[in-house]
Amino acid sequence: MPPTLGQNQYGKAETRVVRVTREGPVHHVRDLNVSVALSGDLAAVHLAGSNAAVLPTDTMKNTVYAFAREHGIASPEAFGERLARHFVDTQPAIHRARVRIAEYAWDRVPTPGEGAHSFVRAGGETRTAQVTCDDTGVRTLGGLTGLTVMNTTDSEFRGFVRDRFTTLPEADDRLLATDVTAVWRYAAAPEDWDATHARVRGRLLGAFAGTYSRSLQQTLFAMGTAVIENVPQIDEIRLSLPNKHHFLVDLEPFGMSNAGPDGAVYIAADRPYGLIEATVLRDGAPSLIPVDLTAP
Ligand SMILES: O=c1[nH]c(=O)c2[nH]c(=O)[nH]c2[nH]1
Repeated sequence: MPPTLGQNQYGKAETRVVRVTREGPVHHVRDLNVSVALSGDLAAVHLAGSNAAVLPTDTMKNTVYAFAREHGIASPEAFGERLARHFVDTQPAIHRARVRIAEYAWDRVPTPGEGAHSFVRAGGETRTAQVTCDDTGVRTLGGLTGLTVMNTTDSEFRGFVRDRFTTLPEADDRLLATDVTAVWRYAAAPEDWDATHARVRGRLLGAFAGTYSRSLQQTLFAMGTAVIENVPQIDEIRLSLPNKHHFLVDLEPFGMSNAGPDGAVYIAADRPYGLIEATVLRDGAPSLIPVDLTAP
């Protein structure tokens, strides 16, 4: 007897969708990882090579993005219900749709002024320290990694070099997100290490949120400068900032626009990513932080 087909399902896993909703200067963010699995009358695709009942997984991904634009993401539960019902209601061969959603939570970074478009990811951050003692003395590095931040406006990237391989369009208003890794060198021990760490972190966040960005490089320098100028015990800071690219989804093929004052839907890409790294030094201070300390 030939083998028989047992339980089977198929779908698109881990569609990363970021929905930004704009209410004037106040922006709201929902950031989901959506996995769809469909099952039903799908024997023919496995046994006879017939795709007649197969909705492409690519379409499932597109549906996630289109629904995020059309209906918004009020909650993961409501969004998941809408999607699951859609696949069962519109596909005669599909009798069961399972939608799994992981939501990444973002807290607001308070900023002066009426704009509210800066966010920091809750959790995932690690504080780091490295102390070296030799016959020249003690050298202490403070740091942090995994501080994930995002601005949903006030970021552009234009006027860059174009050669025959350049396809990147100029961006007037893009989403800027990064996972901050920072290492800083204490020239003098502060009275309170914890308070100083908190101060550095606050300055990094404040500069990220408060800088109108023409590039992540420029934002990096603003962040480093804010630390050097406001924390006298620190002479040097090295920052490693992956550019966590968020691409506007092309919804034109579905007759939908993905631009407008009300917000947009983005693909959160994980790799490859730009990696912007630099050291910012107090004037005249030596550069002593090893370059590879922040490298992946
Ligand atoms: O802020 C940026 N800096 C770059 O150097 C760069 N390169 C790129 O493709 N996008 C960006 N964004």
